[in-house]
Amino acid sequence: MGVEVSVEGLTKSFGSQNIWRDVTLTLPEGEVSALLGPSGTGKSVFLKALIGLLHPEQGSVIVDGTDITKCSSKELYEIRKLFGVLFQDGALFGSMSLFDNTAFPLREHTKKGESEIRDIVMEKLDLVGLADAGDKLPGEISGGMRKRAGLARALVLDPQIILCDEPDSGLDPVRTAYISQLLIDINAEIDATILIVTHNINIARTIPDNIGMLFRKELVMFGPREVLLTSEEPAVKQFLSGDRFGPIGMSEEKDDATAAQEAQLAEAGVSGGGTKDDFSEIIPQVQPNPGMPERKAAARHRERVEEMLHTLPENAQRAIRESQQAEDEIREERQKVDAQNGDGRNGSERDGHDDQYAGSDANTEQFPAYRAGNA
Ligand SMILES: Nc1ncnc2c1ncn2[C@@H]1O[C@H](COP(=O)(O)OP(=O)(O)OP(=O)(O)O)[C@@H](O)[C@H]1O
Repeated sequence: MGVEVSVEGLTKSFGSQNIWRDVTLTLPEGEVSALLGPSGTGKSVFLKALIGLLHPEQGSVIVDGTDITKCSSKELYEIRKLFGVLFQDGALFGSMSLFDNTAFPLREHTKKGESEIRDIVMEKLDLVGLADAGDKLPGEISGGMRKRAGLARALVLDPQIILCDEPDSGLDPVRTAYISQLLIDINAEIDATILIVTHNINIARTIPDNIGMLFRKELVMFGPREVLLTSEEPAVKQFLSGDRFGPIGMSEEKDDATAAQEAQLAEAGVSGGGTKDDFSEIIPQVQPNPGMPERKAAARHRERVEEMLHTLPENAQRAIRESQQAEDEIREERQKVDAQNGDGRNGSERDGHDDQYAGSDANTEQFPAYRAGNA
């Protein structure tokens, strides 16, 4: 079961360089959230502040009732066990096999014996489709496999909060879709609170319940995904469409003269390179694979959103209604597939982990890339 992470008035600087200030947001328990923002806006710094690796000058980060910015190092050590972190490059030890990399947190943080460690490690490697690759070294496998190994390691202590720093970096679009699906399935299985830092617009559009964006040293917004995706905020629109024209520049903010020149170019029909996608057309959120339990957080998210709905902009309200309807339809279809497959374990009937990516022959056919361990 995930825990809520509540950030209040958080400010972080390195020397005289302020990274962000007065960041306030709550990662609701068990929900999946994404944090977007141009390069260098301090997204990775934010993740590190959440686990107490960096120390903000002001504000609080409350995890499971403890303010980790002020607690003792002993308390922090305990709180950190609630977290599983997937670092950008998987952060694997190059000289250790995937098995030993995955076992590392268990050997470091628990008194479990080697046979129990073996069971847990194999279960997690199996979950990410790497059961056959335990003896490989990180240098011998693909980037996608390293990501999944990093995820297996992030999962071994049964985290209640999972932080993922750019889970898509270095992956092709198909492997990105697999790892995104895996995160949703894991969320369905263990109800962990998840925060994904990403530049990937497809992930932002289809995976999280909530999205936030850091820009100009501040959190521009944080809330139900439809709010950001339908936002009229110029920086948000520019970021989503990946356009040169707009307030986000190559390094710092644009000056007025450059902005005026761009406006002229745009007026004359010159492209800023961005997609013309209509992001207010909400794509339904990715659902757990057939045979997986329902995401418990989905119902809680919906309840929360209902309560705040009247406070949201009208186009966000409309988008929320539409995506709720679409998701209900998809859920019904999914249940039909489960029924056809004779899988009576859907929803609350099931608990605990399962070998969704590796178990039966049917699953083997359904997730061939994972079985082959070649993604
Ligand atoms: N330990 C540190 N000491 C000094 N400056 C740091 C440190 N860590 C990060 N920074 C600075 O903080 C800023 C934000 O870095 P961060 O990596 O969090 O950005 P980001 O939004 O994650 O970027 P990207 O999307 O490119 O990964 C950068 O200017 C970086 O140089």
